[in-house]
Amino acid sequence: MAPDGWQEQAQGLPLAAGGRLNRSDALTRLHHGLAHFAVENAADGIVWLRRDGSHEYANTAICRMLDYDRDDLMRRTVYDVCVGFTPSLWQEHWEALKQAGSMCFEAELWMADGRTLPVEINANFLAHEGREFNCASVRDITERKQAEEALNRSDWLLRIAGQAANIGGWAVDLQSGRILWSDQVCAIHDMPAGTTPTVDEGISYYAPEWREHVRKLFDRCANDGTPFDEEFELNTALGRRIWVRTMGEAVRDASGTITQVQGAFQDITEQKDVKRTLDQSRRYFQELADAMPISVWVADGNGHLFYGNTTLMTYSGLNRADLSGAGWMAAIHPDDRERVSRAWDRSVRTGREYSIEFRVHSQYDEAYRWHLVKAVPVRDDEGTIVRWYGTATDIHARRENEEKITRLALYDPLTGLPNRRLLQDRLHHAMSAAVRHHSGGAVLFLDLDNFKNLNDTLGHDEGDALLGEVARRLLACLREEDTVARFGGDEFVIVINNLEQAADLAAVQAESVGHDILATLNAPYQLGDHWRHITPSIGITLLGDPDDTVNDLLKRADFAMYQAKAAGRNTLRLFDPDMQATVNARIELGTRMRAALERGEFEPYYQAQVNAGGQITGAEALARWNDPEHGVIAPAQFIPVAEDTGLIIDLGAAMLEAACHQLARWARDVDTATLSVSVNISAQQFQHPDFVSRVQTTLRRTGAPPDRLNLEITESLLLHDTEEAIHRMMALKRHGIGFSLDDFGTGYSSLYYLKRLPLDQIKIDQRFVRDVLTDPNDAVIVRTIILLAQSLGLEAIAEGVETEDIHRFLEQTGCQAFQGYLFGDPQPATDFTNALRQALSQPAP
Ligand SMILES: Nc1nc2c(ncn2[C@@H]2O[C@@H]3COP(=O)(O)O[C@H]4[C@@H](O)[C@H](n5cnc6c(=O)[nH]c(N)nc65)O[C@@H]4COP(=O)(O)O[C@H]3[C@H]2O)c(=O)[nH]1
Repeated sequence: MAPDGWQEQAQGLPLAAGGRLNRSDALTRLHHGLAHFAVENAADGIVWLRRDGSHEYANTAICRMLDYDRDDLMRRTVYDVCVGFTPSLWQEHWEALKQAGSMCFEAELWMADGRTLPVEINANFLAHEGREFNCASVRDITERKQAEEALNRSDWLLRIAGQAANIGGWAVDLQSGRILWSDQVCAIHDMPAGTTPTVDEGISYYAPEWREHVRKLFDRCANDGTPFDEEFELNTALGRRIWVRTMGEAVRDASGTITQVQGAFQDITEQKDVKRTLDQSRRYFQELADAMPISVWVADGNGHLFYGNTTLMTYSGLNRADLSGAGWMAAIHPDDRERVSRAWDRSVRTGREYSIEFRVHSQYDEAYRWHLVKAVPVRDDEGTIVRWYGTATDIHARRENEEKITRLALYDPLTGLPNRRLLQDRLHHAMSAAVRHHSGGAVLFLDLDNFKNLNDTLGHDEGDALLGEVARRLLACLREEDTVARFGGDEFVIVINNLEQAADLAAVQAESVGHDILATLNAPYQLGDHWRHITPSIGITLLGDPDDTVNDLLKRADFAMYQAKAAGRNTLRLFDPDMQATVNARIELGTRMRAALERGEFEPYYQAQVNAGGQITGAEALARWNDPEHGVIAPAQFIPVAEDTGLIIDLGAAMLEAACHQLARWARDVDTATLSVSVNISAQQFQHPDFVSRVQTTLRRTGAPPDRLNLEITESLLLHDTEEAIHRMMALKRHGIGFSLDDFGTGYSSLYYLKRLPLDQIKIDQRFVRDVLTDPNDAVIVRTIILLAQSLGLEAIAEGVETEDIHRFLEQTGCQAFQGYLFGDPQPATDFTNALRQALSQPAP
């Protein structure tokens, strides 16, 4: 059955429209109608074109294809529709078509909106009743073109990729035994494109040592289909030695028979070089890092360790797995871990360099050693930290040295106890802690009784051993939070913390500790083969007054210690208000003395010294304070305070100056020209660095004759630095100045020193002189001293000679010089001179 509407549609068919069909023949009409219907509704576009390029007919499909309505299209020519056709070209095309009858070609047509459409045109030449037509069917080939384009593009990409990666394909037809190489494979072999070598030829390119292996791989693949993918060295046709990667697999036909072996082939020389360089630098880094004597490590941007060199791993005994997480913490001293972890987290968070010292466990000696650990961040282009490079350097020796230096600076080398400096610091802390914690505390000042005597008798080694043992016993008596320090030679200071805040309770506690110490130190000491005995005197003062200074406390404890000594030794005394009153009085006296010194209220009195013939040979200058309020004050009251406050240096200088002036005056007078003057020199004054030059300057300024100046020194002055003392004495001795050793017999002079000192005179202390007639011991001592002086070629002078009987005894014993009330009291210079003149003017009895 014919479709509906075919009759109307048949009217538009060119031939029907031409009216040349046999209208009477219905069947023919039917055929025509159907043909027209088919043409009109064909999927392809159909156009009939005349020789002049105009349209005879255009079906619906072509109108839809080009987006024209039919009338519009019919009005247009082939030049308007077909891209590239000009009238002359069209004529050429027409003639060619006429000649060929039909042609198939691709073209582009203009669409109504100006776009172009790729089409395939099937043109047929039709001549009918004297008219000629180009009947063309037009097919939209957009999709095909796009597919072709995509194919071309991927083909191109594949080629480019192949070239870039230097990779190509190959296939061996097992039948022919020839290899088909892709162009890229040919190029890799330095062979022209299209080369198809035999399998043997192909294998012959491989380096000789690889050929057998390649052959085996190929044969196995060809025989049982085992694929391969390996790297080989190969010599190209131009003799280049390169590295290639050859991959092969078997291809089977429908029956499963292997017909072909094919694969890919890649020049990997460059990768190999890069890899070799990379491997090499990795190896260099590894070797370098492992050869370094310091530990080297690397962490990621989050601070997780992932690499440690051999030094680190073997030193710490860690393994690689320990590095991740916080495993490495195990190698750090437990006391340092928190500090280390906090610092590392901070660095990772802030990106700031890491530098810290801590102790790392060494598996060699199972000990912790100090390390300086540093790390620097490495950032990417965006500034994000991607890695941390770290080092750990063993600084144990340095730390030990530092500790040693600290120990030397703050600890006493003999006993290992804190020294005076550290004590002051500890005491300061104890004072603040007591205020802060509302607690009490105490300072104990301990001095060993007669230690110097023992030290001189036993020798210094035993003395040192004794001090060491005392230190150990003291430590054993105290708690860890307390401090025992060596304050000086045989002086120790103990700071006790955390006592009751109430003073009376704290005093009881401190005294209890003091008694423990007394008992402990009283136990005999075994030194070498001998048992020795020594006792301490202890002074105690309490912490608690916020206005106290460290010095106040030490002075109070020291003062109390002297009270303990005065009370008979081997006992303790607590500093009490009466002592405070004495201390206050001494402080006040010090202040007054300072002012008095500035006002020149000190004056030397002179006490005569006579020889065996009773003639006055000189005088000792003895300081007096002419206090306008209290009258003349004797040295016993102010010399100890002057020693305590350091004023003794200025006072001594003033006395020396005055005595030298007097000496110069006497030297100018014939009656007194031969007089000498003895001046007392305190230890502090003597030890002053400028002492020698000050004496010389004083002599120069005053014009006093040096050979008439006699300096009286005490043994305490020699205890500090005997060699230096001898050196200074020698220096002054060279100027003619004489030396007298005062209070001889009361100290601990060793005969060894006595022999070496440039002395002229030994002064026999008045304590022996006083009872020389009643105390046989004193008599023996005095005799011994006189003998000793004689044997050393020194003059012995007895002081404190009050009676004729004593004078006679001394004379008979061999003493040649005397001083004492028997010959005159200390007097002001004028009185002394007047008395001397008067004595001279009187006729001899
Ligand atoms: N019982 C008794 N005593 C007698 C007799 N004859 C003299 N004296 C006293 O004995 C002391 C002798 O002086 P010293 O042993 O050097 O002892 C001196 C000396 O160590 C010290 N001193 C005095 N002036 C100075 C000075 O300018 N510088 C220093 N560093 N010390 C001084 O003060 C000490 C005491 O001096 P002074 O009170 O003047 O006491 C003097 C003197 O007055 C006597 O027959 N019987």
